[in-house]
Amino acid sequence: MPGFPKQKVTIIGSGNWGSSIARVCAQNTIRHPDLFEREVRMWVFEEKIDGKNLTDIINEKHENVKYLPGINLGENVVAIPDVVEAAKGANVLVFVLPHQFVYKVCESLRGVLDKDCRAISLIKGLDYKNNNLLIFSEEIEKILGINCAALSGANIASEVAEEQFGETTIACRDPKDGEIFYKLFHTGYFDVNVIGDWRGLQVCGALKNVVALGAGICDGLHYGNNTKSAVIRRGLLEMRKFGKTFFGGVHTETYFESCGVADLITTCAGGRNRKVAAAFIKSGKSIDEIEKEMLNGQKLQGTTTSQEVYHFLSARNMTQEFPLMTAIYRVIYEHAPPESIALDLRTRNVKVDME
Ligand SMILES: NC(=O)C1=CN([C@@H]2O[C@H](COP(=O)(O)OP(=O)(O)OC[C@H]3O[C@@H](n4cnc5c(N)ncnc54)[C@H](O)[C@@H]3O)[C@@H](O)[C@H]2O)C=CC1
Ligand SMILES: O=C(CO)COP(=O)(O)O
Repeated sequence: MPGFPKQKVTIIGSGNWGSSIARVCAQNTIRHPDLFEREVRMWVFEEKIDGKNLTDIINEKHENVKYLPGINLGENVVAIPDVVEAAKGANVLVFVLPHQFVYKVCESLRGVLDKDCRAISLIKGLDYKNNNLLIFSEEIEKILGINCAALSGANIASEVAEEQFGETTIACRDPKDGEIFYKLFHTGYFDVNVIGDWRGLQVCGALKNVVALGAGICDGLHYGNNTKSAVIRRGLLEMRKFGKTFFGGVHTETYFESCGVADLITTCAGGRNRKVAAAFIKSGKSIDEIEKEMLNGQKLQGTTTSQEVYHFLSARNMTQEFPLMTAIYRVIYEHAPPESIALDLRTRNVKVDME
């Protein structure tokens, strides 16, 4: 863009999705040399793998052997263990880390960033503070004093890394930001649509993980496809009701974007939340134990979100109005019989205003 400084991109996070999206960005900084600096910096929460720093391994092999094994990230992705060093001088920050760690990381970036820096949040979760649920892009804006857009979609990280075709949704207020983010993320296999409803997009991204736990419970019980579809449909209705009841400016159309129904379908079919919930039903162990056993350091988001949503609804005396979200929480955390997930659906339906 004429008169526009070349954008330096930093990825804040380097898990399964963080690594996969760093690869997408690294392809696009090469594709658009007029707009972006070639190098993509990636902040890595440092850990040792067989006695070696993960950052050193990534920089030597161009592969995140722990969180995205077998995938070349690109020689222009540079792993950095210090988050301040990684973010200093960046024009674009891509936040992509499990939602429970975001606040602490943002705090360490306070006062460090350039004024013209803009951010985008790929986090799927809501910020739970003082029994309130807040939108992450808005919290990042408040803490860091910069604009923050959001990206969410039906995007299983390993499939994007294998360049299988899929879609995603970006939501932002400022059309100029939308143009930059489109160029940073869109590829022939990763199809971006830009919309304005950043709240609806992030409510979908958080709540579909809870519904996916419900789909996993169905699978753990060996229920058929009809029951699982009922859970998914009721889940979608509760996602919409939750967005419209508690957050201003949420549009129904957003639920038809990749960030809505498509992400719900992909996560209920092939996501980690579904897989771990199914194993949990069969195991007799706690969900945290199963998560540790199955995910090798990757983090579930649906479990924490389920707790947060339940406590948020309880404080408002509204659990009855979200019977599926409530049943999922009780099965996972209060030893309710797993079958109650379908029983509750027979007797209680969510009331939604038709438009
Ligand atoms: N994996 C996927 O297929 C997708 C994930 N997402 C979302 O992207 C976000 C990030 O997920 P992933 O990249 O998959 O992460 P992940 O599930 O692979 O999480 C592990 C990451 O957390 C880091 N970590 C561990 N302890 C930490 C700490 N105390 N402080 C900071 N970081 C710490 C690890 O180093 C690692 O990078 C989540 O909100 C997730 O829902 C969105 C789309 C797809
Ligand atoms: O968000 C995802 C796909 O879009 C991944 O979901 P899981 O965290 O359940 O794997």
